[in-house]
Amino acid sequence: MTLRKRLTAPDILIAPGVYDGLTAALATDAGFEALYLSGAAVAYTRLGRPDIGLSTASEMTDTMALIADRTDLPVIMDADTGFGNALNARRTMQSYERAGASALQVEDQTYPKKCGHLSDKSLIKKDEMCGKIAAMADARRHDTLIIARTDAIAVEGFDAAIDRAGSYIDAGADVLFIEAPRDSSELSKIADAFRGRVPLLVNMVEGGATPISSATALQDMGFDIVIFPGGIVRALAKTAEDYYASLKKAGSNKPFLDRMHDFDGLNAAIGTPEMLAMGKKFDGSA
Ligand SMILES: C[C@](O)(C(=O)O)[C@H](CC(=O)O)C(=O)O
Repeated sequence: MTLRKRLTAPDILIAPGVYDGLTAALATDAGFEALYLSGAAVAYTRLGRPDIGLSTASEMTDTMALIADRTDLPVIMDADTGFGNALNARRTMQSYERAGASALQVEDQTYPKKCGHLSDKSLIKKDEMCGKIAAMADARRHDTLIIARTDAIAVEGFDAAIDRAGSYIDAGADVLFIEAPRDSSELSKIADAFRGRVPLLVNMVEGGATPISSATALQDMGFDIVIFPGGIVRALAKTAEDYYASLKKAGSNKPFLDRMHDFDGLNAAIGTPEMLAMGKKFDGSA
């Protein structure tokens, strides 16, 4: 089922953040219907750096291609600002589509951008953003959704964010993402302003500007997609810190064994038996 079709269903689509083949495989096996390839998660894991526009479009497309080899689920892909002007955004649509994305999220921050939950963001003009959206729509060759994100709440205020979002629909956005609403009243106002016009995406960042709500509560408010972009990295980073500290202290992996997969456990999680069986099927030995 295409992502566009799935968004006509009444229940909210939950898209967990992924950033490589392993996280894509594990999220797929957990039963999700779509994945979110988070630019923040790629910056955190591949660069060990913040989400401030350091990672490149090529790093993102490389990552997308690896993920597409590992899962058949539709992937919503973070295109940041489109990596430049409208022509760059156009090219980003072409390369992300080729890599296997089902939706591109593009935002109206200046370049380089920042995580939506950091302070001191700045925006491009509304018309420039509309041009980027139109350029991306012009470049697409498949039914790839354009998710227009505005970071205006923290910069120009709530009303300006609603105004920008309306213009982004007129420019051709398929889905709206109003970043970092600050309370449940702002969440409800967003849903009320756009319900029935285009699907709405909401972002749950642990410790970010938006209060954490359950997917069901967000669905009841009127949201259609919820992403949990960086949660997996926060979970793994905490585990990794604990693991390294334990290994350093004990000089042994024994104290941590009950908190990790053993050899067979990891192989089961990544499908080693199935891959080896497949190899036998094709190596002429069967
Ligand atoms: C959605 C987001 O753009 C991302 O890169 O995943 C980030 C998430 C994060 O920084 O945790 C965002 O700007 O909200």
